[in-house]
Amino acid sequence: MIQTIDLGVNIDHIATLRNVRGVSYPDPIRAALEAEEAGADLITLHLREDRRHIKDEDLFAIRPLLKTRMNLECAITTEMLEIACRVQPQDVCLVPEKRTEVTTEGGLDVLGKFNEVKLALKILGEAGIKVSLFIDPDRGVIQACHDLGVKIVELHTGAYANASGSKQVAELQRIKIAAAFAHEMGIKVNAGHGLHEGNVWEIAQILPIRELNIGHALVAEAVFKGWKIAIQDMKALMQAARNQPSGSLA
Ligand SMILES: CC(=O)[C@@H](O)[C@H](O)COP(=O)(O)O
Ligand SMILES: NCC(=O)COP(=O)(O)O
Repeated sequence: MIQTIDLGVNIDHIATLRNVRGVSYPDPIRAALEAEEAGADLITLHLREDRRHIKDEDLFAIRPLLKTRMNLECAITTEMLEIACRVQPQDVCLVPEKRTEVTTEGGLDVLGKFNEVKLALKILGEAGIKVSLFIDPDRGVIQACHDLGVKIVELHTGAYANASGSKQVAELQRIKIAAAFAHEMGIKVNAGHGLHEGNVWEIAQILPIRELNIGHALVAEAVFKGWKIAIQDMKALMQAARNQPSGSLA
């Protein structure tokens, strides 16, 4: 049986483009709805504490219009948990945040923030929201997720995406091993960050990975071939890779 893989379209950088001019376009609502028309399986968006791209009003406007599901990425703060409970996305992905970073640099420090994560899981779980943790592909972190009863993780693919040659092969191997271990532990495995048409194939081939969240590269491709085509091409590429799984950890 052919296994499918979901594409979560991240619309953060549509909002980055809008905000850089302080105007109302490109409109993240239009981006989300057209992404769904193009085949997105979910819409991902990150409400950063500094509101550098997505803003609170975007969340509230987009949430009731989606036909698929909303995956809200946010830091573990009282403010963000409160907003998430009001917006009621289907999914929340808890991510680490540093005010000075250009983009999300690493995964959540699940061991160091064990009690904070535990409380966030409780608050969001009681609000009926599915929670994933954005983590590095690391066995110890996955074990801590399992100990916390986490049902979904998103493996940070940034180190793989930024590497080349033998370093990239090693990063890919880390992701394969982590995905297999999480799957063995009964955890659903998603992945994302820095993925584009040139590096997504090997990640989409990893069978335990069920969903990829991709944003920046789709916005970049859209400049040249249009938003819907960029999404359709990415989906087709991911599914073609999925139809030829890598099969082993070697
Ligand atoms: C957590 C994550 O990987 C995404 O939210 C992505 O990082 C979005 O863009 P920025 O990190 O550039 O805000
Ligand atoms: N969680 C990763 C994500 O949503 C998209 O990251 P990127 O493709 O914008 O790097």
